[in-house]
Amino acid sequence: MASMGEILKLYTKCMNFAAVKHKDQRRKDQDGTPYINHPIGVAFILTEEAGIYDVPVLLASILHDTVEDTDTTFDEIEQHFGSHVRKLVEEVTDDKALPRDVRKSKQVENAAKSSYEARLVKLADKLYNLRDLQRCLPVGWTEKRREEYYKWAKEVVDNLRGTNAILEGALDEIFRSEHLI
Ligand SMILES: Nc1nc2c(ncn2[C@@H]2O[C@H](COP(=O)(O)OP(=O)(O)O)[C@@H](OP(=O)(O)OP(=O)(O)O)[C@H]2O)c(=O)[nH]1
Ligand SMILES: [Mn+2]
Repeated sequence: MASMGEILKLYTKCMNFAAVKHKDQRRKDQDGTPYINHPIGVAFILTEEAGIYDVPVLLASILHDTVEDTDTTFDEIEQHFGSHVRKLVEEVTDDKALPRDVRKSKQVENAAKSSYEARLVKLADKLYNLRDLQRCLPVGWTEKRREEYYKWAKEVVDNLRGTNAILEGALDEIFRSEHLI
């Protein structure tokens, strides 16, 4: 069993790893918010709102966009955080080499096949991004694109249901406010 010190050490190493990897990346909002706010915010949704304290899930939530959006490799994730965390990050990583429409439909399909732990990360990721969309429209997005994102996100979430009532309840509140349910 890992001690509290060992867990805090690994968790802090993970936050530092993600911060370094995302250092030049910004969110798509007008203010150019640092990208790292997103993975940290996803982990914060899991602890603060969903009461999830599972260490591999929290590490995977912080790392969830490093391979997709930076030069990070799955081997590097495994080397620093072990094979379990690697597997979870693999489950939540889209292949950016694919065209967006293929990536988006694969995400709907893959949601249905994912593990319980990966589902938690996916639900919290969608919740963060949908709240962000309610806060402001990303630069260059039209209202129509925002609407399409909500509809697509609901298809993904519908394939993740039965995982966590708090996260699904918070997502449903957004879908209701967008008249999708
Ligand atoms: N709402 C919002 N999203 C932003 C912002 N800045 C960056 N993003 C990211 O943009 C992605 C959603 O935009 P899309 O156009 O649908 O996706 P794409 O960048 O992968 O093509 C999300 O990626 P993701 O986390 O990998 O999730 P996913 O939606 O791709 O599953 C989200 O984190 C922002 O200011 N607002
Ligand atoms: Mn994300």
